[in-house]
Amino acid sequence: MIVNVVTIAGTDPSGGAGIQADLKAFSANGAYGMSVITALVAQTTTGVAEVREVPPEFVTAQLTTLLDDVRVDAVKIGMLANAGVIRAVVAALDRYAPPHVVLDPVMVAKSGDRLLAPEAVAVLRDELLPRVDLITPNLPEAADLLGEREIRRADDMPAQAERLAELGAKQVLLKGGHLTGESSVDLLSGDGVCEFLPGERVVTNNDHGTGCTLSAAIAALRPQRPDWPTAVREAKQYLTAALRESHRLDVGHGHGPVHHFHQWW
Ligand SMILES: Nc1ncnc2c1ncn2[C@@H]1O[C@H](COP(=O)(O)OP(=O)(O)OP(=O)(O)O)[C@@H](O)[C@H]1O
Ligand SMILES: Cc1ncc(CO)c(N)n1
Repeated sequence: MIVNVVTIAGTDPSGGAGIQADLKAFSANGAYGMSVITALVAQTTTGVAEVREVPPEFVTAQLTTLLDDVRVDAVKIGMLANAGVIRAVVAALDRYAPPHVVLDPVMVAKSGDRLLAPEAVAVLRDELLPRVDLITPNLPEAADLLGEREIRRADDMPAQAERLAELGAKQVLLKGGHLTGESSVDLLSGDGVCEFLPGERVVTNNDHGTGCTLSAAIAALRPQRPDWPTAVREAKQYLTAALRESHRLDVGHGHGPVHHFHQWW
């Protein structure tokens, strides 16, 4: 049976990040994809022009309508925009208790534009984070959640993942995409095990939506794999391949998207 996976996130008309990227990553990783939209974002490869946040009551309406009808095998949460939307998602998680919830704590776009109100960071940390199974912060997001300065060395990642786990996340995938160097290393920590996931650093300007793609691929794979480490390792391989294939795309003038491919022929 094909697994059903839902993304709760904002949009990207250029198809590189947010809902659009998530749905492509779900399909490419063997899942049936569904979506609940939290914000309409006028953005492209060059940045964000405008954001229209969906009223929290309508996020609730989308969630309850969907979850009353459809069995959901995993959830990926991305851009949440504000505290009201976060609380709508928290209420739905409490009511429906879906399995395998992945939170990408999206705060700022690659272009520097804010996608989460600064005052909502504490709500995300205190009310949502303890209710999810895996969080996937990049290094600036990890620092923001902990109220710390951003770390700059891979050696400091295990201790920081430990501090994030103390906030209530069962599994932490700390993404090292913002470190410089030959490899793009991430760290997975949970169930008392801490593992560096090495990754070849692909030289490309097409790195818009890498975080969305990774967390969506994890959510798609988790119900199809025996445990988190297996799903996360495979999702990271998928992302590296999608980055490697991105040179085949010609989309926009800024940070282009990765290529989600699933060749069936
Ligand atoms: N050039 C690259 N080559 C290989 N892997 C990369 C590269 N850039 C980022 N990654 C990987 O992509 C994933 C996302 O990392 P990053 O820290 O950039 O997340 P992010 O800032 O949340 O992404 P975004 O905001 O674009 O969605 C991580 O697994 C990271 O290691
Ligand atoms: C909707 C959305 N979510 C996440 C990101 C982060 O890349 C983005 N640019 N847009």
